Amino acid sequence: MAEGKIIQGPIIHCVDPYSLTVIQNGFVIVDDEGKATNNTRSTARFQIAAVGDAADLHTAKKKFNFAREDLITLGKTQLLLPGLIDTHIHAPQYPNAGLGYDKPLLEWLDNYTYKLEKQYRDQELCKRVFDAVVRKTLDHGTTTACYFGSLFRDSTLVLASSVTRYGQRAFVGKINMTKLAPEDYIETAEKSIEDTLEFVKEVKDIGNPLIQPIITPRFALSVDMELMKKLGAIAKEQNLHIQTHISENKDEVKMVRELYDNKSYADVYNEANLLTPKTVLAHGIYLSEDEMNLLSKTGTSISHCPESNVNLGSGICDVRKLKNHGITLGLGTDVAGGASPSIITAMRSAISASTNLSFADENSKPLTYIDVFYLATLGGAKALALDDQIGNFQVGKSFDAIIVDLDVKSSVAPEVGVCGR
Ligand SMILES: Nc1nc2[nH]cnc2c(=O)[nH]1
Ligand SMILES: [Zn+2]
Repeated sequence: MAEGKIIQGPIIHCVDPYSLTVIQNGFVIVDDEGKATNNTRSTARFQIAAVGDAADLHTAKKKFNFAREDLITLGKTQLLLPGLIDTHIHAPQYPNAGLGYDKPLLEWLDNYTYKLEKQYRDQELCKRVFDAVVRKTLDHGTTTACYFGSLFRDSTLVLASSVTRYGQRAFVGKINMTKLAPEDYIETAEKSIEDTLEFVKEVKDIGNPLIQPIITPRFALSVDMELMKKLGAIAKEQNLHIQTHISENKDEVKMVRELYDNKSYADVYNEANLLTPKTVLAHGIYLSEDEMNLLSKTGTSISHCPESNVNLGSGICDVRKLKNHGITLGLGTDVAGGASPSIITAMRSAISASTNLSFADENSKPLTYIDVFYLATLGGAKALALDDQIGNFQVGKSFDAIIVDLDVKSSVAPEVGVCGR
């Protein structure tokens, strides 16, 4: 007979986009084997069997009749939230977090980023840094991350091992890059395809249902149309997710136009069949009306990375405008463009950036704490096309959750006892 667990206490999640559901004293029943609940949503263990108000717990429990069930009762200062989702983070850049913000994007890449990333031929460095990134993001409540690895296949495979070791859910991508970087940190187009195919196979062979390979052309300036088209075809054939950057910096946008017959950034990716419902693009600050409509039409998502946008002097992304065009959005730390590996910090930065926008434009309304909570949970899940599995406590999804304790000693927030809350 199946076994389960019950978590009882305050529950906060988004049942619907951009709105908050709070159950003051609630419960979640988790089916440990994922068998008793007989749903088709997910084949994973630890499925959500029931959610509700504690007053209805007795009735709900009887329905499942578990042979054994562990009861976890949250303390007075604890809250149950969905696991946080980082839709855009560069694992190899972690040692540079907080460094080198004196230069805009293209110079930052040349002066700091490529110099660091090319060191990941060293497998020892890979293991040390990737273990640290995964542990650190988990410590900050990121149960799902969408990672850029490095150019190197074996190095990026080490990242997949670290993710497996610590039990995070993740997309892991080997970067494709044939130009605009140092000679010893680019690859030929042939090698790029060969290594990508091999990498995809190797990640699948790990057999970890929490990890998926993701097609990762760095950005339109790092590759050419022919290679992008081949990558788009691989993604289509193997039904893979895609990640890259778009419209982050004005000089970058200008260079893309110059390089691709005056086409818009989004048109370039669209021509290569890279815009799909499984594609997440980081930034999207300078998108035109037509580009936003194209992203919406193709179901392409944007990862909003507010801290990075300030650190690299890129600009402020108008999240409401993207949302109003029907674009799905999640949040990204974009480490090391962003200094913090925390999605909670990204939530604060998103509010801060949108508030700054509203100072300059009285018609612009800042994002609310509900908006950013949504972006960090269900929005992120939708942006990564994982919302059939995670993002909230809907019955049938995987139980992917964090407990936030408001009275942790090392917290930056005042201790509950001190404030009498
Ligand atoms: N923020 C950021 N933007 C990019 N565009 C191309 N590569 C990068 C990168 O590593 N970080
Ligand atoms: Zn990035």
